Amino acid sequence: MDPLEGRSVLVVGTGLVGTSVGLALTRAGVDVRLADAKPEILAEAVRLGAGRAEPEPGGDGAGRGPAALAVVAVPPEAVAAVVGEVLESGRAAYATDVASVKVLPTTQVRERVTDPGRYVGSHPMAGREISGPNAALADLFEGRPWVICPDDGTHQQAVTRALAVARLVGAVPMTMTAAEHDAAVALVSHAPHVVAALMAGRLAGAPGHEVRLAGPGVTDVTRIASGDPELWTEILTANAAAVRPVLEGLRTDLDRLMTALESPVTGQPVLRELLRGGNDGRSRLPGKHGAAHTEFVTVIVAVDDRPGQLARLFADAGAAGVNVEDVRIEHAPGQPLGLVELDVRPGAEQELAASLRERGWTLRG
Ligand SMILES: NC(=O)C1=CN([C@@H]2O[C@H](COP(=O)(O)OP(=O)(O)OC[C@H]3O[C@@H](n4cnc5c(N)ncnc54)[C@H](O)[C@@H]3O)[C@@H](O)[C@H]2O)C=CC1
Ligand SMILES: O=C(O)C(=O)Cc1ccc(O)cc1
Repeated sequence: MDPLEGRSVLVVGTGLVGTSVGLALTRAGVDVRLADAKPEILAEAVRLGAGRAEPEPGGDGAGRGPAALAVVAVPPEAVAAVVGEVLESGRAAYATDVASVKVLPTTQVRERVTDPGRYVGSHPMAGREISGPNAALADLFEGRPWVICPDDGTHQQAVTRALAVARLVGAVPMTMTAAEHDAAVALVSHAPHVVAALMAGRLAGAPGHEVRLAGPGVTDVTRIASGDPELWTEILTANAAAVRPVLEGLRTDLDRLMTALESPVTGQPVLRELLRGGNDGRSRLPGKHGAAHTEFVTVIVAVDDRPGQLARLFADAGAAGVNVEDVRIEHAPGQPLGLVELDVRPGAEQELAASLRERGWTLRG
């Protein structure tokens, strides 16, 4: 049975997340109506194929009747007003949102909406550090968790429809309370964002000759610092109560580390302990598609800086019959070549290396 009953999904807010939802639902055969406060942003999402602009009320009648579900993909502080409007006006029968915090919108919807049970909060655990419809990807949610946060008053239909949307876009739905969600994302998303931003901020005023030496390590650590400061100010403000204890713990560790650095003799065991803690924490992170973490083996290939080389390398790796699990591309400093790191499952590396050598590639490492 189709939980959406063959009806439309309305996406309000056609930025990065909303347009990605629209693209994925459209690809899955769902009729998607789109709306955004900015007409030019809406037009761009339509042009990209994320759905059709929501017909004006009293228009030609195409798509008449409430959408099965509204997916509200606007900044956190705007969620409750938009959810209230789409439900009260009859634009949608039920509503969910995708905001990165859940206690704030859930509380505000309860205060403002006549029947708050028609709303269920949710959050796809996938995103990018760039915003707007042009950053959207149809497969953004593929294999990623999509948290759904019902409470005692939530109508089952709201949950069923939100679950259906999560599954249709390829995500892995999971249920928890809004408070549990906010505590979890404080640890795995919001505090990491602060750490990335503060570290990247250290680079802002640094002399050019220092920043020029930066490699993939600092780039990895600071990637998410490129996120939209307006959105992240809203996220951190809304989730301050859950983010603060994580940062308190970090401050304690940083203080211990600073003290250890003052004394080379007594300091080393503390440094070692803190660095080992980093190894332990990192090994708990899920691997690709949220699966159990797998250690991959890396095959490093030198690639000339010429058009078509990467395409040829990927074709040759494919011809070797080895599945490439992940890939990174780095430029070798001062040389007209790049280093392409191909991650494969342990045991597959010899086969891949031999096959690539046979096809004329130079391997490193
Ligand atoms: N950026 C990310 O990686 C992720 C963001 N989220 C959440 O998704 C939501 C949207 O974030 P993004 O797509 O990144 O932002 P975005 O800035 O790319 O898109 C937001 C869109 O909402 C529109 N909008 C704002 N107020 C509106 C209103 N009252 N009515 C209609 N449209 C309105 C804006 O014009 C804009 O096009 C946020 O709540 C965010 O917390 C969730 C997962 C990942
Ligand atoms: O880029 C990443 O790794 C992210 O973690 C992006 C992200 C940003 C905000 C969210 O609410 C969820 C995911």
